Amino acid sequence: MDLYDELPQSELLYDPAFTLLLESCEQHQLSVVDFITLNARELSRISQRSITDVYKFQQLLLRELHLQYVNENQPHLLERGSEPKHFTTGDLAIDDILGGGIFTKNITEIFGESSTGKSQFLMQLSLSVQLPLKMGGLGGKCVYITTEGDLPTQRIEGILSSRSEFTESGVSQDNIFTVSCNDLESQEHILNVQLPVLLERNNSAIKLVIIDSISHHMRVELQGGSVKEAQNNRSYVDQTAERLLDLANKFSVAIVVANQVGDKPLQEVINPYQQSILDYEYQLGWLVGWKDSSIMYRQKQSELINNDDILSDDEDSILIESQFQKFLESREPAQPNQGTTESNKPSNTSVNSNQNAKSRSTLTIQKIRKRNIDQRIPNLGLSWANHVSTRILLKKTYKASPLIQRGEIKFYEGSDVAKFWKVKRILKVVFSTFCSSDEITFEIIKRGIEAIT
Ligand SMILES: Nc1ncnc2c1ncn2[C@@H]1O[C@H](COP(=O)(O)OP(=O)(O)OP(=O)(O)O)[C@@H](O)[C@H]1O
Repeated sequence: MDLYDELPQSELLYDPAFTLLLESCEQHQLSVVDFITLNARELSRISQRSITDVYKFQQLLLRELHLQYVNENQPHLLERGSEPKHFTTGDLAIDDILGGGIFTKNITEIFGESSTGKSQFLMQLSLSVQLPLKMGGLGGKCVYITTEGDLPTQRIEGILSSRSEFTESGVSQDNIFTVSCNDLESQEHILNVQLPVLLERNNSAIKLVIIDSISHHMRVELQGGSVKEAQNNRSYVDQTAERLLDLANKFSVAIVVANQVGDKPLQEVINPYQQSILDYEYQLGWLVGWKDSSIMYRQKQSELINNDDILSDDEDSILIESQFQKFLESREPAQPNQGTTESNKPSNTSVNSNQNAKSRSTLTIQKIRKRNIDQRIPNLGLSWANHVSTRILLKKTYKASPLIQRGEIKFYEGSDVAKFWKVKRILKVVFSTFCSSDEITFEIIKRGIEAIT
């Protein structure tokens, strides 16, 4: 029977009194529409179940349909005192740039490439929400839905045990409900059926719902296809977001999701003057947190004489390049065009050093010449983004290592160019209802995510 498709939250699905009737309906291909259009006698004849059972089921079903499609669609006044509340991320500087922290009754999205710290951030939130009100938490429990394997409880334990403010306030993994879904169908069932029931049963104790990640199954199962399919997919994403927002409002919970990224390859702009600033393509860069230089490059590339200059916002590349050139010059033989003779041949150490230097030169120059153009965008597109109130980008870039900054390249003996670079992690608020766009650098340590101020 198609009861689950039509009314996924129906209590009749799980009522043992109707298990046999539902099985008969399935067997005799009776649908919800049949229960609306046929009378109980006819239904009883087709399903071969007692008329009393059929009549009872039919009345309950009609009442549920009425509630869903008639009553719930009536306009209603907002309840008083229903403003969103916020809780700490566990780091005051990050709270500050988020306008106070993470907000209930809203969807917050954290997106970024692999290994940028999305899961680490989410795990930290699953603990910080439990802190008491006076410490910036909501004293609430958390539901953690994973789509890529089980919850990494050891990593959560690592954060928990290294923060005394957590352990001394009774923050515990016991307050985290966790469930993992392996495909889109189980994700749907969890979001549409299990989650609302869990929120209802826990009577306001749950304050945070995490989904890591919302796009993992969707991007695989909702890919491409015809225009019609693409339209259906957009509408599916829209409905999913709408339902999550309803839950966030109804149960006063914060919904925080991770979203993965896909590619938006660079397309040549033939005539930048024909672009309207209202075009989605034109505005995309701001919606997805690209650097200003990338946005300008993408929009105006045909106009620029030396295209790459605009992307040279990477001063550290220039610093490394100049230091490396000086280093190479200091090592070059006096007459590089002449063949090396036995008499002027440098010592073995120097030869190796020169060879290393040359191999380093090639590697480094490749790296430095690479001007970065942002081309990653979060999955799920505009219909999803319209429901998100705070979008946070986590990204990993590189800056000159202390070796370069201290001008000590001459002491470096190896040939690994990675030693010239140091990871720099950035948390960027791309847009938010609660604060203006801003960014901050952070590090991932055992305690979790901490801003570098
Ligand atoms: N205890 C720790 N100390 C330092 N760094 C850590 C620690 N635990 C994890 N990391 C770092 O965190 C990063 C992984 O973060 P995380 O798993 O949150 O990424 P992600 O954005 O969720 O990636 P994916 O999309 O692949 O799941 C790795 O670079 C790892 O080195």
